[in-house]
Amino acid sequence: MTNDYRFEFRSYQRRFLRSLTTNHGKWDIREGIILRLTDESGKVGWGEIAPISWFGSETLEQALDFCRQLPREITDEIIFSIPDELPACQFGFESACEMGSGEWGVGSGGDNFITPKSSLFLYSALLPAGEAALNQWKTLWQQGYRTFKWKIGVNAIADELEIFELLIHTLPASTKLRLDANGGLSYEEANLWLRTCDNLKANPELPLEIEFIEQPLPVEKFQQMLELSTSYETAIALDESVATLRQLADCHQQGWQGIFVIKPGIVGSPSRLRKFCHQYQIDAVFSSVFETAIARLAALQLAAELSQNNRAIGFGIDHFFEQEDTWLQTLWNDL
Ligand SMILES: O=C(O)CCC(=O)C1=CC=C[C@@H](O)[C@@H]1C(=O)O
Ligand SMILES: [Mg+2]
Repeated sequence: MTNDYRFEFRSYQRRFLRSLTTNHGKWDIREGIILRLTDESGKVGWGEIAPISWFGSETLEQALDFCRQLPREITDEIIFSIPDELPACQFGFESACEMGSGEWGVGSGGDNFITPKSSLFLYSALLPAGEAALNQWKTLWQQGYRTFKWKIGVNAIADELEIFELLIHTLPASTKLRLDANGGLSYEEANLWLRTCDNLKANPELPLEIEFIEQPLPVEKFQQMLELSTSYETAIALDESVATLRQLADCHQQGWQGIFVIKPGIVGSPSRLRKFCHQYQIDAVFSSVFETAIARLAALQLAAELSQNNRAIGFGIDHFFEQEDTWLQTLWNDL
C-alpha cells in the first residue's frame, strides 16, 4: 500500500456463547474495533484492535480515543509511530497496512476472511474451566483437536487436582494437555502442580503429555518462575509476563529460556515482533485474543512465519462464539 490512506473505524461487541472464566474473572463480551484503510489506488486493508487491558494492553476506551483523534486521512508515518502504550493499536493499524499491500496475498480484504484451518497448523482447543472440561473435550476431539488447554487457578486446588486426575485418565493417550493458571497460583500451589505433572510424566501407564503450565505465578514473580523453570521436568510458558513487546524483551533479557506465549493481537507492532523472533529464535506458542477473523488472519500469518518446534497454536476458540462470517459484513455494511 502507498503511504496515504483514508481511515474509517467502528467498534464492535461480541457476546461469548459461554462466559470465559479464568483467574482474572469472568469475561462475557469481547469488544474491539474494526478499521479500514483505503489507499489512493482504492486498495483496501482491514485491521482489528482487540485490547485485553487486564492482560497488559491498552483499554478499549484508550484505543477508541486514539482512533477518534486521528484525521480521516492518515500516513505510514502516523501508523509506524503509534506509541508502545497502545500495542493493540500498533497491531491493528500495521496489519491493515500489510493486508492492503497484498503482503498476505489477500486481495481486497473485506470480502474474504476465511482463515484456513489448514493442516499446516495444529490447533489447541481451549477447554472450559472446572469439571465442564470433562464433558466438552470429546466434541472437540471429534472435531480433530489433539491438543487442549485447561484453565487452573480458578477453583480450589484440591478440586482442580481431582478433576485433573479424572481428565488424564479420560483423555486419549496421544493427547497433549496445557494447563493455564493465568498467574493465579501461590508458590506452593505452583510447586504442587509441577510435581504432580512430573509424577505423571514418570508414569508409563499414562503416556498423555503435559506440554506446559502457562503463567503459574503473577507477573511480578518472574524470579520465582525462572527458578521453577529449572526445578522441574514440566515446562513453564510465560503469557501475561510477556504480553507486550517491551515485556517480551525484558523477560528474554532477564534470562527466560522457556516457552513464550505470543498474543499477536496485543503484543504490538508485527514488524518489530518479526525482528525480535528472527533475532532470538524464541520457543513461541501463538495464542488468540478472541479476535474476529480480521485480526486472526494477521495473527495466523505471523504464527506461520515465526512458529518453532511445531507447537499447536492457541486459536481453537471458535466454539466460544456464534458463527461470525455474516456478522462482520453487517457490521460494516451500514457504515
Ligand atoms: O491460548 C489459547 O489456547 C487460547 C486463548 C487463551 O487461552 C486466552 C486468551 C486471552 C486471554 C486469556 O483468557 C487466555 C490466556 O490466558 O491465554
Ligand atoms: Mg494464558
